[in-house]
Amino acid sequence: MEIIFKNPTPAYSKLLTQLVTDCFASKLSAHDATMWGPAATAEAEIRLGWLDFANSANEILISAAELRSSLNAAHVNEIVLCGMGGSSLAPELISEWCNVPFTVLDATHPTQVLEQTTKNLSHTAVVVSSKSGTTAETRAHLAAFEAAFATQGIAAHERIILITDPGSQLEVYGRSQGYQMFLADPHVGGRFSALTAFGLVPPTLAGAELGPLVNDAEAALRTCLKDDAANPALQLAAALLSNPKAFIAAIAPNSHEYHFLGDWIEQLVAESTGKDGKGVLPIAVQNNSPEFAADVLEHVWRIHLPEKPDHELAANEIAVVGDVGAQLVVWMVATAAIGYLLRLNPFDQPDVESAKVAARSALAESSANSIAAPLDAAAVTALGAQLPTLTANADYLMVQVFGPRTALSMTALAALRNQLATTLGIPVAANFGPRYLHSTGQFHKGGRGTGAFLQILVLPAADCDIPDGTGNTFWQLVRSQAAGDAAVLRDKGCNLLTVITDDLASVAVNLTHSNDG
Ligand SMILES: O=P(O)(O)OC[C@H]1O[C@](O)(CO)[C@@H](O)[C@@H]1O
Repeated sequence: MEIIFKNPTPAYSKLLTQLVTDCFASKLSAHDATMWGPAATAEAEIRLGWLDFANSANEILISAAELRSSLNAAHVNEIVLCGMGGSSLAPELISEWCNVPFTVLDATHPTQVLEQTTKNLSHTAVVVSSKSGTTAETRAHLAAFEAAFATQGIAAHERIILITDPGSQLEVYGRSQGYQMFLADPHVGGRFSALTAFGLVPPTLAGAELGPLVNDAEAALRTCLKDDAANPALQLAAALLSNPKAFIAAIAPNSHEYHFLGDWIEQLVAESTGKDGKGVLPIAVQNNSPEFAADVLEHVWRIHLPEKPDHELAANEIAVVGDVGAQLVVWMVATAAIGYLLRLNPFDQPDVESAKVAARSALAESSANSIAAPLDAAAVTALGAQLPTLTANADYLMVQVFGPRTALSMTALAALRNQLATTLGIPVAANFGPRYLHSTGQFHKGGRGTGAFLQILVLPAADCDIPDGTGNTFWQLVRSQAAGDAAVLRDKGCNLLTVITDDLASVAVNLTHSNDG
């Protein structure tokens, strides 16, 4: 594990020295919950269990491998994971890295829900992951899969596997239904749960052998818990904060295997540090993105994630070099160190709740709302023409697509993101809703407050009920989540435009048409 950082500045050396002389790493190792200040101590006391992942990882891997054998013996070998934020981002990354087939459902768009629940489920097991056991999206997915299994004549208790914290509502419900269950360590928060049951069980069920990853993570942790200027986690935290103007980290994978590492880092760092008007916002991009090609933007770091050092770095570049197990550890320790240096609580997410409350009230009213028609090409182009004004005083633009997250739409969104970053000359974050609400959403509402927002709602061809007795549909849920987040962002004084479409690819073209010059 190595951090490569060109021309360390005096500010960097000062921060690194502070972390070493304050014994941040050994205090973290000793689970000292007082380090983030009195307001954070109670939360930190129940959030440092991730440092002890090595005590339980082997047992988790053995139980998951046993379940995998019994599923495979019953010809069940397709794994779908339902979970939001920390409950799906790490297993998605780990499965991709291990190259095992794996599907994540962290969208509530009816098109995507219908695609997953109406396909032949004869060989499918569904893992439903939620620490709290109350996350609305995940509970809606569980209800949808229960109904789908019933429709296809498959016994749900043979196919539904829960991962949750002991004592959660989901545990109680799961017991009543006879579902198979993994109980996780309740002293670990969602975004720090990569090396607990949440990160390890789903990829193992899908066929991954994670012993080597856990060993690499253990070795990295030993290095990251030393009060030493050579500690890569301390170096990473000091580097990221060494330029007080640079709060955006454009993160690019150097290999296909690390495709989802940037997405995982987005949640970890943005949700942990984006509060009290402070924070670091990671933006997962490709390394051919304008943020990496453009002239130096003084508020943007360019972060590379190679497994081995692979090129000479420029002034505002940082390479975080290591295998995936080490990457998970170094980013978690660095995030805790950033919280320490910024004097904030890295273990809470106060502003995620405000959007949830607004979404709930929008949902209560949604049955009365009519569904808006898609905008035509000219109207989309006219909205696109407003983007330079919308972003004139913003440090970044965030594009939030409330549509299905498919290979095609991910490509369309990446192209739109690149085009907007080029034409507007600012960094552009992009993600799907409600996925981003559980990732960078905290930063946008609680962080620096200097973003501008573009919401794109993709109308579904068909809606579907959430079969949980509420009478709501998935499209109502999606629209309410978009409306709730828009209301909170506007309340915070942020500029926001909403586009309604039935075709993301064409909207992407028409939006940037007027900005081409
Ligand atoms: O695992 P849960 O409780 O469903 O939560 C999912 C995600 O929602 C959040 O609580 C808030 O976004 C995240 O911290 C978490 O990873």
